[in-house]
Amino acid sequence: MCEPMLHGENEESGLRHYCGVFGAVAIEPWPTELDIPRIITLGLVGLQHRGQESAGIVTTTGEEGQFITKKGMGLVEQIFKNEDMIKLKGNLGIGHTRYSTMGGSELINIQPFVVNTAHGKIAVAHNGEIVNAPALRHKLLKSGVGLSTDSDSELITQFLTHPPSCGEPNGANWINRIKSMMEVATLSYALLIMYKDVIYAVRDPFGNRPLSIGKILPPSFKRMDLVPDEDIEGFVVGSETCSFHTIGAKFYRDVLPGEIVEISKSGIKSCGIVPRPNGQLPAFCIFEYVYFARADSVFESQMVYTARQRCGRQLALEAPADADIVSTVPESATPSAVEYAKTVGLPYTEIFSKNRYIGRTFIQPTTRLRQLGVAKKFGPLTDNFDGKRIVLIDDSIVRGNTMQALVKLLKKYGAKEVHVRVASPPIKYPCYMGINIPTKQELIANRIPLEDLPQHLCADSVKYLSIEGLVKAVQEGIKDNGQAVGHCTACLSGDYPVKLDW
Ligand SMILES: O=P(O)(O)OC[C@H]1O[C@H](OP(=O)(O)OP(=O)(O)O)[C@H](O)[C@@H]1O
Ligand SMILES: NC(=O)CC[C@H](N)C(=O)O
Ligand code: SF4
Ligand SMILES: [Mg+2]
Repeated sequence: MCEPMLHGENEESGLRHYCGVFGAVAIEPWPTELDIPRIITLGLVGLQHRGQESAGIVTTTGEEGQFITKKGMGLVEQIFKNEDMIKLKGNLGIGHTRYSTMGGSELINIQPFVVNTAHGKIAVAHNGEIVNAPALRHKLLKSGVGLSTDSDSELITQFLTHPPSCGEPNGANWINRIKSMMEVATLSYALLIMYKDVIYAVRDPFGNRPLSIGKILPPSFKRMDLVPDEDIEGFVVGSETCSFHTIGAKFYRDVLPGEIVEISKSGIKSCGIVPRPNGQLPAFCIFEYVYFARADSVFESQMVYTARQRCGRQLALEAPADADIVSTVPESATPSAVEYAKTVGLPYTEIFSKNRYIGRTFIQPTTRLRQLGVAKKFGPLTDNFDGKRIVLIDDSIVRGNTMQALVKLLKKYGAKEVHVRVASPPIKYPCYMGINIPTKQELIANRIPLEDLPQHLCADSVKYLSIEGLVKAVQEGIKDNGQAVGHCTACLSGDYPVKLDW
């Protein structure tokens, strides 16, 4: 007998809370004919999966002091209307779509943050979480700077208004200001900083959060790689390259860990790299590959879809199962499931139809509906699995709500056996770098011993990918270009990129 749902009241699933940043700059001549506000809006729509609480856009013509801002709660499409597109007209701009990690989900914390400095306005968009924010906040307040929110992103913004300790004999030196900020805050951020006519794109020295640059091409181009440089219409920079497709931009390169890149109407210029303390390895969030990112995004020269396929292959090698079919928990587990099936030589068969429109808003109206739990997001394709032994692949198990509900559903509708295989290791530790992982007690890996998990999930067996297997599967596809490679696995291993002494 499998156990009753322990978390029937809590229908949340998965890991939550990461943000998307997106910026665009038109190349000369200015005023541009490019529709910068629409490009940024579409870019943010492409990043909507990274944050759905609120969004904001700040644009400028590039003249001193002229920043135009529009912010709102909700989805990108609900916030930015036609009339905003007219108001936001400009030559460059940055945008943000938010899941809050520090500072509540309310109007005052919506990004980009805009502040006046002694040299004019800056606008800042941030994905990540400043791990030593409490200490930095204390330092800043003690120095007499007032803060109007609890947001760590406002904190960074205020740090940038300070001249660096080496002084500024020739006026504001933004590169030195950014470097000074990076030295006191080493984790975690992908940042876009807009000042006058440039955008600085910055990744923390560990490269924990992703950030890539693309080129805007003429709509008539036939093959991306054949567009000559002189035909490029502008540049974009964003959290994921999937946001480039929507606007006809081509991926150019990643911002490197610790790098500051200046993007202006005349091109892209690297302004240096802030090194990691003690020569440590980078710590790019491995969960971007496992679950967060869209499958069509490219990180570290490889497509997320392909990395997920390799996780599926590795899982098949580590944890094969005796069964009739292999299937997926849609949607992010699908590449792993397809490859698992291929590797073990079993047919890949779809067994669920997922209703993407059941969001949190519709959840919990009555006890009866609540008891249906996560399962009401999925419809069983019964003809495909009746009487069969199924290997069911998911990319991750967090609270176990999804898996328990789905295995029960499959058994109810005639599955003979269900063998659960997970294409990432058990999640056991909190994340301090911008991902809201449930409390230790909520994580199923801390609540139920592995040997009791099949019974708890109603399954016939349960196996996870190993940490070594995941790291191998992800790193195998990264081309050697002389750059150091390293990934954060802290929520799986407890091994944090920086010592937790704050
Ligand atoms: O153990 P739980 O807490 O239930 O969470 C785990 C599930 O949550 C995520 O899926 P999600 O439904 O968020 O979306 P997806 O379509 O991207 O897979 C993840 O892919 C797992 O399926
Ligand atoms: N998820 C994120 O990256 C959030 C960024 C920032 N910490 C905020 O709460 O606004
Ligand atoms: S702890 Fe986990 S979720 Fe957080 S950055 Fe590291 S790998 Fe990503
Ligand atoms: Mg899922």
